[in-house]
Amino acid sequence: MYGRLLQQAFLQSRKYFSTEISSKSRCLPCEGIGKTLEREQVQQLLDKVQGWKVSPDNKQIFKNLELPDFMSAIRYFQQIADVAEAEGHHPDLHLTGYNKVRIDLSTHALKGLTENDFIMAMKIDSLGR
Ligand SMILES: C[C@H](O)[C@H](O)[C@H]1CNC2=NC(N)=NC(=O)C2=N1
Repeated sequence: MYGRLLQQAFLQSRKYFSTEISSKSRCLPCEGIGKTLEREQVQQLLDKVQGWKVSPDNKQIFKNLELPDFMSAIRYFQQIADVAEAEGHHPDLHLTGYNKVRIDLSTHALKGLTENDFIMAMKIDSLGR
């Protein structure tokens, strides 16, 4: 009786505390994810990535970086593109002022944030810079 209740509570908590993901996790097909992350979940996951911020509407996360020069930024975009293609989950990439980069992540299929966005953020963080 109590074992079953505890198991149910654990399964429920796993649904709400998506803190198990890491840079080694794989993105799921976006269409199958179902629902976007709540503000509290986003705040928890922001602690696991470096330098990312959430938009006021809780629909995307973004990171700003300054690279040494234009070609460094282009090479960085290529690295990100390779990861995005491998994961089937793609950021918006902005390059302005020859070396200023902004990376935006959101799950387009659900018009909001999912764990895929944080998995990608962790993978991008692990590229360095
Ligand atoms: C069919 C294809 O896998 C889907 O359109 C993928 C492509 N890349 C994607 N990238 C992002 N950020 N969100 C999506 O919903 C998404 N969907």
